[in-house]
Amino acid sequence: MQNTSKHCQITNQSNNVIVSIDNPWATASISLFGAHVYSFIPKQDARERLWMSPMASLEGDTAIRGGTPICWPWFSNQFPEGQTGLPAHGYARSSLWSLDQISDNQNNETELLFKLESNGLPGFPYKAKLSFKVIIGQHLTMSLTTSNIDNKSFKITAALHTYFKIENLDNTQLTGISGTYRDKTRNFDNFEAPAVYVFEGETDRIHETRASDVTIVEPDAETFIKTDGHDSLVVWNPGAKLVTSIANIPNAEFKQFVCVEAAITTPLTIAPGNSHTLTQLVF
Ligand SMILES: O=P(O)(O)OC[C@H]1O[C@H](O)[C@H](O)[C@@H](O)[C@@H]1O
Repeated sequence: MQNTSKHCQITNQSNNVIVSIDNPWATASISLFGAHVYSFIPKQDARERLWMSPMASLEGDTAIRGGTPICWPWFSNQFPEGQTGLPAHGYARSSLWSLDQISDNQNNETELLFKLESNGLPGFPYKAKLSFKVIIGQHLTMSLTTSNIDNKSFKITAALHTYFKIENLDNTQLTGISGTYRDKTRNFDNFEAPAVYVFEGETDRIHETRASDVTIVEPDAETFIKTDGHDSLVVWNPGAKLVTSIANIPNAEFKQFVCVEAAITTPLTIAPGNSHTLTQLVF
């Protein structure tokens, strides 16, 4: 690993390694297990942007609940045709990645490059290289590049499944999402995105849109999200009932986060030698 950054600290934690950044723009924490960004606090307003479950494990034994899980090579349970019993959201969020490079750029932002290779996995029998570039600056920028290093084409779905920290879901709105969505809580039927996007109960929506700008609007704060390389934006909150069945989210916490995910939900074909990049930027 090449580390030329003046703003980075690396600590071992059980089967995991934690990378902490403190530069002129922001502080951030990233777990090597999952290449998982789980804290981003811009110094400009000292407000944490990412929600992290107080019950999340950083030991490198199980997927981290909160921050930005990387879903790959499939999103949710969109397993390759006819297959069952595969891990939800794929393998990337529960793999130990390697950290190839850390450096400070000319704007004093910190750039990190994480890598993972697949040489054939249950449900994904292909050779692929993943690189995940994270920039900690005024913005948090996360770019997941999938490269096909096999001699046949493969298909992926994927997501940067970010949990955003909010004060109270009851006082939170989204702007920037319109058109129809598929509702997982109602048989994947199509509905029109609400003109005033508020939250009432379990929300699990696939908005098939390439819209790039979404804002989480709260009474005293706005969080800006920009997305690229996606075909969908997924909006998820378990609501009061479903949260009771999720082991690593305290029941009372469901109003403290909303997931707005940069996603590929229509299988995307990547030909040998080609690559695709999915990006989410947060500030
Ligand atoms: O519990 P997880 O496997 O982390 O998934 C959490 C959620 O991820 C996505 O947002 C899906 O659309 C949801 O259906 C799922 O419940």
